[in-house]
Amino acid sequence: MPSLSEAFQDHPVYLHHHKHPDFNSLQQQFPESYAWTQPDSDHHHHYSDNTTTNTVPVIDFKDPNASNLIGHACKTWGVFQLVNHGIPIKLFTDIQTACLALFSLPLHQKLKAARSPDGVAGYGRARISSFFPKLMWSECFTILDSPLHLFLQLWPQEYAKYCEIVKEYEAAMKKLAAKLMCLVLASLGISKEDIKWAGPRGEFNGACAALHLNSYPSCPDPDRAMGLAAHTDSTLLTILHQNNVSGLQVLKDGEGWVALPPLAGGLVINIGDLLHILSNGLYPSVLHRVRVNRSRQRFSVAYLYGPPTNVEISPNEKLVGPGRPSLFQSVTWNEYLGKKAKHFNKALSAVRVSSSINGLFDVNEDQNNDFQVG
Ligand SMILES: O=C(O)CCC(=O)C(=O)O
Ligand SMILES: [Fe+2]
Repeated sequence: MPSLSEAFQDHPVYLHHHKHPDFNSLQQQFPESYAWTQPDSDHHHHYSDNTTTNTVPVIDFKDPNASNLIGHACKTWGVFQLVNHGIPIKLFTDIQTACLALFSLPLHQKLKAARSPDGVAGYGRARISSFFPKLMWSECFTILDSPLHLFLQLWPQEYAKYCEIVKEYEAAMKKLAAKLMCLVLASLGISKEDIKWAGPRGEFNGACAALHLNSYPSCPDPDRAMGLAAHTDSTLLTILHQNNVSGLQVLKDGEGWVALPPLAGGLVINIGDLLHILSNGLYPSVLHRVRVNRSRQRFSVAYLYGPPTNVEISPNEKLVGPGRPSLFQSVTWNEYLGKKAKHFNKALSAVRVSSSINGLFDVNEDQNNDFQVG
């Protein structure tokens, strides 16, 4: 089975050849290459945050009814915030300390751990950058497998401490993700016995995952900038921790962009493309983006969780039957990463069963890859 790192490498995306920005030196002037709208354009209107009072559900993991609540949130939003999940706060402060230490390093130091042109792990711009003509106001550090060789470059003295934090964080996320999988599947009427790789106790041991450490520096012209452009995750699910600075938004049908403000000790859980497929389209993989602000740096840590890279993912047979055709072809994560690299936000449509396209609405179908700010 290819490792996740090899799977990504098999399906490269090519970044524009801009030299990596030093955001410290961009605090005084705002380059046009980062401007997603014209000054005072009409787009500003669409671009501003939605004033909706509808908010993303907050779910208590200890609630006896958690599986139903999760099911409802997944169906209507594709995203929810989780509290009372049992992860010690110290793990969040530690990983946020690591983010601060990493992104505060001088650029020349960070570049020692720069992503190689065909690689995924390390420091650089978000991988999705290649699909957009404008640059994003963010920096990203991707961790696959062990960060040891990269952290040795960043912190020749202190690498061990940061490796340990990442290891603990990943272990905690892996456990939580397995529990979430069981609840999410249960909400669909699927048991762990229905998923071959779940293992006898639903520990999902073969799961693959990546960690994104994201930094969104303060920005002199936040209304025209974009921290991270609209995308869905190619995962089963993603578990995100954000520091206490807002910026994350999700697209809600009929509502527009809805902010997901940080909740102390809370985690954002969102459905990814593979769970959308597995649920036969019942649970939307939510489109999300990140806005920036003038005065405060935002950090987030995204745990991108998926199946073994060679396991076929297809609509579960319990969700397919008379009057409910299977909407998607079977696809491995490895193959899906190839579709994503080629079609980006239309990748889900690319794996739809062709006879199901007519007359059925795909949540991502109207999201084109073009530059769009709305
Ligand atoms: O920074 C965030 O809140 C979102 C990050 C994200 O969407 C990602 O890493 O895929
Ligand atoms: Fe994401």
